[in-house]
Amino acid sequence: MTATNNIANLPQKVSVRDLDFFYGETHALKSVSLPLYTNRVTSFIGPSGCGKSTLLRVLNRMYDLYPKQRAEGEVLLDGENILKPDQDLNLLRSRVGMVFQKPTPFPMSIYDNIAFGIKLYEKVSKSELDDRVEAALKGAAIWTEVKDKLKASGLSLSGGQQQRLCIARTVAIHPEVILLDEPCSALDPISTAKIEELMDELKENYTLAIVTHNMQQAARCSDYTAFMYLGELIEFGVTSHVFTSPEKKQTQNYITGRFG
Ligand SMILES: Nc1ncnc2c1ncn2[C@@H]1O[C@H](COP(=O)(O)OP(=O)(O)OP(=O)(O)O)[C@@H](O)[C@H]1O
Repeated sequence: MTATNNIANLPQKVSVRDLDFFYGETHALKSVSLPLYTNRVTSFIGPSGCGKSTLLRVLNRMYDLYPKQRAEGEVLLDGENILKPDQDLNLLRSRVGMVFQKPTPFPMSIYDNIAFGIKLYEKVSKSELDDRVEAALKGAAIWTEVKDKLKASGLSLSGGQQQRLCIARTVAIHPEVILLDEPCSALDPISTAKIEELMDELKENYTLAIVTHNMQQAARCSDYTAFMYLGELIEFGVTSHVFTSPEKKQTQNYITGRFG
């Protein structure tokens, strides 16, 4: 792996070290090491099947639900290895939130979509809950659109609004890291622009990682970019540098559309 230029000496919220991942016999991640810098956006790019989503799923141990899947190596969150067998998974998932490709609101009211997660993790009074719901919806830049219809179903919103509702749901439980797996792939350009603006705001308070197939999106909204190929991390660096002067031929071929 090449670490492209100007890697700042920033604090690392997450440090992935020599990570291997297996789906049964399939070796999907091969000795991957990289940081997620605190309060920065890191994008993961690479051709289909290179392991981007797998890497994200390791960061909050989503794979734990499946007995044949296993990770080896270390993923340090604030210096502590979250792959250790006695890791509290509920606690981990409250610290590392995830937003999926397809908006997945719960079939309940807009208010309850947000309140549900908060109540799962904390005991709060009704007025505090109201405040938290409002703050989360504001944080995900959807408050003005939904404030007069909080009792309406989350499913009644447009796709772009649903995705921001899902981001609000994640933000509501005050995570530290937010993982976004192709969050805009089902959205129109206007909703996509809103999510990208939102990411820029969110990074003031959170550390973000985004998987995207959209090169312009990676270039626009991330500070660091990781290029993966066939389960390996090929190049990691400052986004502007990776896109203008990649160190590796494979990276250059990919970002110029010669493969993938
Ligand atoms: N549930 C699974 N069981 C077995 N193999 C899997 C499973 N999920 C993914 N894989 C394999 O792991 C590798 C990495 O897949 P992954 O979904 O992480 O790639 P990706 O880069 O996110 O792809 P895409 O861009 O198409 O979403 C691929 O070879 C894939 O076939």
